[in-house]
Amino acid sequence: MTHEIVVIPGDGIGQEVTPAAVDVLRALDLEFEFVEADAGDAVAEETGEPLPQETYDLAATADATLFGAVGETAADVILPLREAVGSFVNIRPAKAYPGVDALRPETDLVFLRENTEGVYAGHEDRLTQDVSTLTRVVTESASRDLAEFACDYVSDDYDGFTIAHKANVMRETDGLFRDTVAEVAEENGVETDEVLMDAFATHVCLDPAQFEVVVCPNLAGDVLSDLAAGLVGGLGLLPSANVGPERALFEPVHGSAPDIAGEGVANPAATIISAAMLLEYLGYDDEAAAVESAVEATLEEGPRTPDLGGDASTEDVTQAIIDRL
Ligand SMILES: NC(=O)C1=CN([C@@H]2O[C@H](COP(=O)(O)OP(=O)(O)OC[C@H]3O[C@@H](n4cnc5c(N)ncnc54)[C@H](O)[C@@H]3O)[C@@H](O)[C@H]2O)C=CC1
Ligand SMILES: CC(C)CC(=O)C(=O)O
Repeated sequence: MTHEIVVIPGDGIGQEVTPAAVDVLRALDLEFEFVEADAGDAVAEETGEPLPQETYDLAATADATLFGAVGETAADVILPLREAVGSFVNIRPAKAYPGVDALRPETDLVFLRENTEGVYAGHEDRLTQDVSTLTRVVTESASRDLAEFACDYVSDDYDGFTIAHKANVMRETDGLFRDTVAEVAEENGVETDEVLMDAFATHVCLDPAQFEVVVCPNLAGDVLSDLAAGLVGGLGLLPSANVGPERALFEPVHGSAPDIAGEGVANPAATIISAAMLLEYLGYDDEAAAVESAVEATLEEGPRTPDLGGDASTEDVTQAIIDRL
């Protein structure tokens, strides 16, 4: 059966790391049909529209989508695309790799981030010259969907999960989130503990090994996973999967990195590991494991891009991964 994979490279280093991941997928010789689609700052400049309807429709109907990164139009592109695939959870693994200089080499955790609401679904208003406001949205149903996914996610390999929240201040919104997630876990016989997200930021820096799976609201998941990227060696290493009931979109956690775009030195690892998550999602478990271990071997033995202290190009690293497959 042929799978249609929509590929959206986007802007900046998205144009460099996305083709690298597609080259790795092509090297596996699976029955994939790649359909490239536009989105981002460059398209917006040309057409006035950062996310063409055609791109949205392709993502909404494809078996899976691989997304690179966009620039200033990120909120106008990636949020609707997550909605197009019906994604209610953003899975963000953050782990250190042998051979990579990491602040906390013992880090190996996974964020399960709520992916539809919080401040991302909020409405901002400028009420007066002095006052602006933001309405934050939390629903029992979205918290329940995330919690049910989390219970399923931990069922084989983990004892339970940690709920990170700030319900001591946001009593209604994060209170509803925390209570709903804890209730669903209890219904499913899954153990949980909880931590205030500000305290989590300290604990994860001092002792990341105490955390395995962390379930959190949308913005907290975004910020805390970037923090975890800092513990393991940088944003070039963090992949993610936006999963919905019927389809999914895979993307590195990083953005378009204008400071290095065009130099051909972006680390492709985050996007290639995202592609491995795509393979696993489509049921190609052996191929996913092969890609992951080729990435791991390359991170350990080189070549490495400058963000990891090396001097190799994106292309060199990608070719080394393909050679190891
Ligand atoms: N999902 C998306 O498309 C996202 C887009 N953005 C957009 O990206 C643009 C730049 O945002 P920043 O805050 O600078 O975040 P960024 O993630 O693009 O870059 C932060 C830092 O990490 C480095 N970095 C990121 N990915 C790397 C890689 N693969 N290899 C080596 N180094 C890497 C960059 O060089 C930079 O120093 C903004 O316009 C922002 O809106 C930001 C986050 C997510
Ligand atoms: C700019 C944002 C919409 C992208 C981002 O950082 C995220 O939510 O993952």
